[in-house]
Amino acid sequence: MEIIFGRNKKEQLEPVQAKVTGSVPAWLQGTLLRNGPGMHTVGESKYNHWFDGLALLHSFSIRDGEVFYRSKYLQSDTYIANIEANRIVVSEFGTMAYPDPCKNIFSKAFSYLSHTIPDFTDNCLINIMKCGEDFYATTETNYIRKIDPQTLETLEKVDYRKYVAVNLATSHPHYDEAGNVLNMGTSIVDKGRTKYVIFKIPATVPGSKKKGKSPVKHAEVFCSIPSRSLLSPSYYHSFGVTENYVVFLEQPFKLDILKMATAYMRGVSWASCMSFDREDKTYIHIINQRTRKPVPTKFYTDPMVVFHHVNAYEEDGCVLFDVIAYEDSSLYQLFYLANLNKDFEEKSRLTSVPTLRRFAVPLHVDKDAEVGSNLVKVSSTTATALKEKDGHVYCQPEVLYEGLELPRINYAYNGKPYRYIFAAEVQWSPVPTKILKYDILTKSSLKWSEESCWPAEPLFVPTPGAKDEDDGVILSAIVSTDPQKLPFLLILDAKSFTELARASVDADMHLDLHGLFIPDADWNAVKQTPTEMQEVENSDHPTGLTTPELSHSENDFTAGHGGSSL
Ligand SMILES: CC1=C(/C=C/C(C)=C/C=C/C(C)=C/C=O)C(C)(C)CCC1
Ligand SMILES: [Fe+2]
Repeated sequence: MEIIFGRNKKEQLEPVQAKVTGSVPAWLQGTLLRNGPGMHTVGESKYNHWFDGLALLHSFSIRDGEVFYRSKYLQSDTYIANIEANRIVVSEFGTMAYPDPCKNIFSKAFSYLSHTIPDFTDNCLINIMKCGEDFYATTETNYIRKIDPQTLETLEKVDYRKYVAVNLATSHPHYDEAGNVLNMGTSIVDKGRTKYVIFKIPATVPGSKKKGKSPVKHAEVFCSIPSRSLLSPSYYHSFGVTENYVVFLEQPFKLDILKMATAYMRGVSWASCMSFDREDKTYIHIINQRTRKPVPTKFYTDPMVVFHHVNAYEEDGCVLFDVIAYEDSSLYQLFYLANLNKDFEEKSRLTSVPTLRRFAVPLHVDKDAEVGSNLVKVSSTTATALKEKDGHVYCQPEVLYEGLELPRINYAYNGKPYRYIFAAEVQWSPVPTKILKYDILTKSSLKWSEESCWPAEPLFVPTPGAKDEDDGVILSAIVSTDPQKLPFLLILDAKSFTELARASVDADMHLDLHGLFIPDADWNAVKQTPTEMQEVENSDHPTGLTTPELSHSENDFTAGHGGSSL
């Protein structure tokens, strides 16, 4: 599988026109902007893990039925330092690297002194985040890189630590209807006070039209949750929000801070400082957005590993939340490039299939309820929450579907009751082979697949004026294991899951991770006068998401993993 995973991809700097077959809906005008690892070898040196690869941004610009593709390596400090040295000099998730080739123990110990609090990578390869008018490439460290979504140029490097005390932050922020960003990070430097920090980045700041007024500079701590263990905080990749709550899973997949502090000297990767404790529990924190405090009841469930939250909402006094869960952390193990080679099919078997689990957490625990009784009174789910002697509540999920990852929903339904999940189907191998539409109500599914095709995360874009939750299209960039077959952008009708069009691109496309769709109205909103903007708003997007004082660029785009009122 070298062709898909390990091989360095060539960037496509000049936009190339795709060959469109079928017909692209006339209303679909905008840019699909995505991110993922594209280069795993620099000079003679190779990264160990697929998540280490240098960020390759790519975009599909869709206008009047035509599609143009381009891609560009993120010009991060990491990328530049590696290319200049012609070898890997910055450490990534699965690869520890050294700026100078001198490996003797004294120089190692000396460098160690300045690396106790490690300066993490700015190789932002996971997702794209929108903050006000700005777009950022993101990873899970304290750095994000501003990018130009049209030209894919790399702009400023932003250090979250300047504004909020986090050393790590997720790549899956949430957005409210006004475009304000809600994200979570972990503060690990201060051992005595290891904590999870929820922070907010406003969509607009006073005088933001003036240069240099970046919304990130106005990031504020929303609340923080002390880590259960000061030296081993949980690792998490996303979190959930409902209209009034934040859902955070403190899972027994943990980072060992002491191991991290000595990793550089020991010559081991960050990944080796993470471990899954199958004897431990998964704690469910439900944070009230009004009081900014966690609901005091201790909710927990069995040990599990979750990367992606799908959605969450409130129903009949409960917070219901859906996640893709694993029995262990073997997913990260599988993405070592050594496992993604020729014998891939045999070697890369997941030890647990990613399953869609629905949890129900009762917001008010009746003091008089009997020990052992189920506190969930929601008829739509079989998930339970059992009251225990000590007042703790043990939650057991309803398993909805087995074998899916990279979930997306209609973003307008984030934090609200919803019905459809779009995802990549994955069974025992971590590689997606089908695109899936799962109907939570009927528990039925629709699928798209094609010989030798590997689909990327399927992104939902609503039809302007959409009435039904699934009125819209699914966009997925497809790469092929067949060298004769060009990669293409697939456009499916989200209702029927039939193919509307495909745009084949004669370029070296990579298998990516996450991204977003920027409707053309966004570009126009930046250029237009407020009156023109209002007209666009009225004509193009009567989704009920807009408020008169907000421009499109602040509230209407299709991002990942939801958002609600904060
Ligand atoms: C560099 C670095 C990290 C990078 C993590 C990455 C890059 C994770 C990617 C996860 C993905 C892509 C998951 C998909 O489901 C850590 C562990 C936060 C610790 C500190 C340094
Ligand atoms: Fe992710």
